[in-house]
Amino acid sequence: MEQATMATVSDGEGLSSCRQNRRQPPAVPTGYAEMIEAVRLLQDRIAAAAPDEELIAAVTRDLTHAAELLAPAEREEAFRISGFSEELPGNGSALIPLVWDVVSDASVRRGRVRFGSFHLGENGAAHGGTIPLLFDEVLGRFANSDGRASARTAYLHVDYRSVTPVEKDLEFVVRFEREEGRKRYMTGALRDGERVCAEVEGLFVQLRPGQP
Ligand SMILES: CCCCCCCCCCCC(=O)SCCNC(=O)CCNC(=O)[C@H](O)C(C)(C)COP(=O)(O)OP(=O)(O)OC[C@H]1O[C@@H](n2cnc3c(N)ncnc32)[C@H](O)[C@@H]1OP(=O)(O)O
Repeated sequence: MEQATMATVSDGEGLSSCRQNRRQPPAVPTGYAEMIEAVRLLQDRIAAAAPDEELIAAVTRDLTHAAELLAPAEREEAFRISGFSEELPGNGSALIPLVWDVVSDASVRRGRVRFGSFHLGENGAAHGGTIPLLFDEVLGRFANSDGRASARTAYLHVDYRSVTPVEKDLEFVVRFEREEGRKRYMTGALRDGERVCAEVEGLFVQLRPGQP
C-alpha cells in the first residue's frame, strides 16, 4: 500500500511539530497534461454545442467508454494528480479556469487566466461563481506557499467591478498582505487589460493539528 508523504511544518504558535497532511507533488506521467487539455476542450465544446440526437448518442457512447477505461485507475486523494500538480497548467484541474505564466515573489503573485465556454454565464461573461473559484485557487495556493502549514479559506469577499469575458486572456494579481498568528490575509484583482473585472479580499486560517 502506498503511503502519503507527511511533511513536518512549523509556525509561530508553538505548533512546530505539527505534521500536516501535505503531500509531495505527484509525479506527472507523460501525456497527462494532454489528457486534461482534452477534457477542457471537451467541456468547452459541449458547452458551446447544440447537438442533434445522433451526435448526442455517439458522444455519450464515447464518453462512457472513456469513463470505463479510467475506472481501474481510481486512487485515494493522496495519490491523485488532477488539481494537485503545480507543474501542470491550471494545476491539472479541468474545473479551475486555465491559469498559466504564474510568477511570484514573497508578497505578490501574477499570472494569466482564460475562462472558456464551459465557464460562460450569459452575454459573453463568465458565470459569477467561476470568479470566486479562480480567486480561491490562486489566493489559496499563494496562502499555502513557501512551506507554510495548510490553511483553509475562511472567507472570500468578491467585488464584481465589470464583466469578465470568456475566451479571452486575462491577468490576475494576488497580494499576500499579512499574517496574524494563524490568519493569512490576501487580496487580488482580475483585469481585462486596464479594466478591472473583479477584486477580492480573502482570509485563510491555518489548521490546528488534527483539524480536518
Ligand atoms: C502544496 C499544497 C498546496 C495546497 C493548495 C491548496 C489550494 C487551494 C486552496 C483552496 C482552499 C479551500 O478552498 S478550503 C475549502 C473551503 N473552506 C472551508 O471548507 C473552510 C471551512 N471552515 C473551517 O474549516 C473553519 O471555520 C476554519 C478552519 C476556516 C476556521 O476555524 P478554526 O480553525 O476553528 O478557527 P477559529 O479558532 O474559529 O478562528 C481562528 C481565527 O480566525 C478568525 N476567523 C475564522 N473564521 C473567520 C471568518 N469567516 N471571518 C473572520 N474571521 C474568522 C477567528 O475570529 C479567529 O481570530 P482570532 O480570535 O485568532 O483573532
